[in-house]
Amino acid sequence: MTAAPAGYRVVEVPEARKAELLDVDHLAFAFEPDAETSAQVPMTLEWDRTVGVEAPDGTLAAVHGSFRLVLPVPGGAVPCAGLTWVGTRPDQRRRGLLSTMIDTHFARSLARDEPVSALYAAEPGIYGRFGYGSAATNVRLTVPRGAALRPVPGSDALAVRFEKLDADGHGPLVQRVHAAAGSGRPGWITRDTDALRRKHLADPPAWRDGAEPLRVVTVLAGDEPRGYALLRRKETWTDGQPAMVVRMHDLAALDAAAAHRLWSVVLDLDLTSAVETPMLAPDDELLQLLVDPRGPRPRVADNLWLRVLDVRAALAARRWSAPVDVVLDVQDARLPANAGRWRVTTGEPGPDGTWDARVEPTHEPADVALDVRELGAVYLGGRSLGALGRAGLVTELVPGTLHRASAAFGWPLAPVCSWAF
Ligand SMILES: CC(=O)SCCNC(=O)CCNC(=O)[C@H](O)C(C)(C)COP(=O)(O)OP(=O)(O)OC[C@H]1O[C@@H](n2cnc3c(N)ncnc32)[C@H](O)[C@@H]1OP(=O)(O)O
Repeated sequence: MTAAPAGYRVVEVPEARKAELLDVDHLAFAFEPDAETSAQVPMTLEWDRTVGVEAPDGTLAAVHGSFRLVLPVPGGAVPCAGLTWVGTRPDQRRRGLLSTMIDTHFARSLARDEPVSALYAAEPGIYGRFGYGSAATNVRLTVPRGAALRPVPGSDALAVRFEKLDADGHGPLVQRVHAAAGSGRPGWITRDTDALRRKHLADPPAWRDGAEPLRVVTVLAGDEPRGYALLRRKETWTDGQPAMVVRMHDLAALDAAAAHRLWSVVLDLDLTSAVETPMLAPDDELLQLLVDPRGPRPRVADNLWLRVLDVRAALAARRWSAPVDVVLDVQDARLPANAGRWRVTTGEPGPDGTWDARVEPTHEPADVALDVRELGAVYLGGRSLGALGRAGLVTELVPGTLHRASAAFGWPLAPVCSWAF
């Protein structure tokens, strides 16, 4: 537990201190929204989950918030504290305020029965030291106009609408299709507050970088929406040639035919030369359908970071891809209740061919030793214990156990969260 530096104290930040909180946020993140943008973009923080550190003079020196999220995990879902808005004033850096806030965040999350915390890292070097593991990756592509896709039956029969986004009118469709499209995919967090939903569809001019307002492409079977894409184009002419790049903000499709139809339309818009995709799962349908997956120059980056706060509750909340009986020796310097040996034993397979597991503390000898950071990295099924073992980050104490444990932890769909929070 990191005590606050002498004279500093951890405080709840009520809405009455919103202006002070925004000051810290703007100084830390180097931006200052204009009045029009502030008026159009809702405040997403939940005030009973917003905490700061006061300097000795009573001003806010650092802040953070936590979203109440439901995190899809392999075969289930778990309450999750989404760490967000972390910022320390530039003149208060490197005196331990983030470390103090992390300990507060862990204690408050556990008190709310949230066995895991997730975040998007502003810089990837920050959170590993606190036991967050990089648990998912995403891919971005720049797809040339007209890139060929392998055919999908039924795609051509779907109708398409191309409209200006109307946040009130399209909001329910976007929310519904987004949630259903991610069914079964670990990490696919939905926006569950009105403020998060409205922010997703906010479109102040300052966010457009000279491009058009947001457009929405809807794919329909009859009257039923099967997919949508939010995008904008920026008028560009190079040597008299049209060369607009389509910037996709978000997309979701309910099945392969809808995904194929959406991409077919977006990859063939007049006056454009390429499409910049939003963050995609590394196994997204587009990557399976592209005839030339190399031309779009895939760029891979870390997506969700995950911290297991309560080993037993977190491991019991997910399902397993193979039967396993393994003793994990977990190190956790920050949350000692997690440290020690945990036996994970699967029971009978369910009708979907996956297993649940009993998770018990044990004094039996361990098969695999790992830090809680690596446990977070493999928790969503997107990284392999075996690969972490090869990198020297996980230790196999009994030969053969890492292979079996890797198979059990793995999952057929790669984890991803489609939006940064
Ligand atoms: C989930 C999110 O919200 S991500 C957003 C994170 N926020 C930002 O990037 C905004 C700009 N940066 C900041 O506000 C601050 O520099 C913060 C929040 C990243 C760090 O705050 P500080 O109060 O300076 O952190 P603190 O002093 O507690 O440092 C703790 C440790 O993290 C390390 N650390 C802090 N920031 C970074 C960084 N950006 N990269 C690598 N290491 C870092 C420190 O060196 C220190 O290491 P040590 O324990 O080995 O001594």
